[in-house]
Amino acid sequence: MDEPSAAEPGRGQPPEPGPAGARVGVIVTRGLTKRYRGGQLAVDGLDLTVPAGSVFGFLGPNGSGKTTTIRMLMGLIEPTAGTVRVLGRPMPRAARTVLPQVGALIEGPALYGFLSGRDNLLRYDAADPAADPRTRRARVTAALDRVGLTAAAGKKAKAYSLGMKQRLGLAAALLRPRGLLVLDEPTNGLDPQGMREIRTLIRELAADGTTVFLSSHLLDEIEQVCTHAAVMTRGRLVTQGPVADLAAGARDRLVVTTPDAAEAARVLKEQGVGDVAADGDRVTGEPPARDLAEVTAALVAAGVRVRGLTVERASLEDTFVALTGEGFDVAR
Ligand SMILES: Nc1ncnc2c1ncn2[C@@H]1O[C@H](COP(=O)(O)OP(=O)(O)OP(=O)(O)O)[C@@H](O)[C@H]1O
Repeated sequence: MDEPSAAEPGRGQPPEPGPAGARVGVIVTRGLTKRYRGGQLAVDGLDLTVPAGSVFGFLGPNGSGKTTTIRMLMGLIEPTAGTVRVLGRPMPRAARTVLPQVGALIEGPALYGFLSGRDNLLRYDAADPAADPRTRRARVTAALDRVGLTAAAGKKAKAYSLGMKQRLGLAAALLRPRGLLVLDEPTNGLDPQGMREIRTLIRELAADGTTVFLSSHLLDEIEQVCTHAAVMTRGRLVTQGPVADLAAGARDRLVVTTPDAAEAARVLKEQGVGDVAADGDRVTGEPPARDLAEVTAALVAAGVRVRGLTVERASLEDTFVALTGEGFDVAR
């Protein structure tokens, strides 16, 4: 762990009200590029716009440049070329004013295992020179409550599950009001229960008006929690926009399950179904414009024993695989 991962300490600057530019795009990059010293082009001409109030999923296979981008957004590394604006201000130049308004959870929370959850937060808060010590306990109590850790607040952090540790990291990021939360793979390494906890929390934070930018290599996660998404491959952005629009880019499929696949394929073609393909007991094709009841009746009339007939909705996965030509881990 090489970065302070939870709340960036405030460095003496009170949070400013977001400038007007922030309302358009909370994060805006133009031509953002990073070439590492060894010559590796990790990020290549990125034009990213994260709308205010969105839960923005930043998606891509391993090594596609997500972490490098996040490090540039947070002013942790200098771009080779291009610009970054966060909350309307240029980064890394305005880091001192911007970062106190940004809660970040990058590469897992840095916690003291021998301290309780509450004491960890008290330490984080004490590291923020802008935080009033008189209201510290109240702030910590509110943050613990926000992430559902009140009951476990007195337990040592080393006894926390990974999901609880992530929630404690989020609590640290929430000790002061934030216009933006940046979360790098927030559910990485969590069990399904832990994943659910974090996703629920992200939705709640978004409902409270915080813009959330999260990286993930889990399509499923993006579909479940994000309003918007961008997809990276090999350092380049292949698409960005509302999740609903991205998923609509891929086509639905008619799927007939039957032991009589060859005969079913013949009947479907006869019924005007395009692009018919049979694989084992699954026969698929383009969904026809006509009533599916008629298609079903035609299959049955031809003696096809139909086990199932359905239209499978195209998933975000279909869209992204089509766009990137790469497979993703799809954790279910
Ligand atoms: N400090 C570095 N020096 C040189 N090359 C690096 C450095 N950090 C990352 N890279 C390379 O840059 C590319 C992008 O890496 P990056 O970590 O940004 O991808 P990522 O999408 O976050 O991947 P992951 O999902 O595995 O974290 C990779 O080829 C990686 O090997």
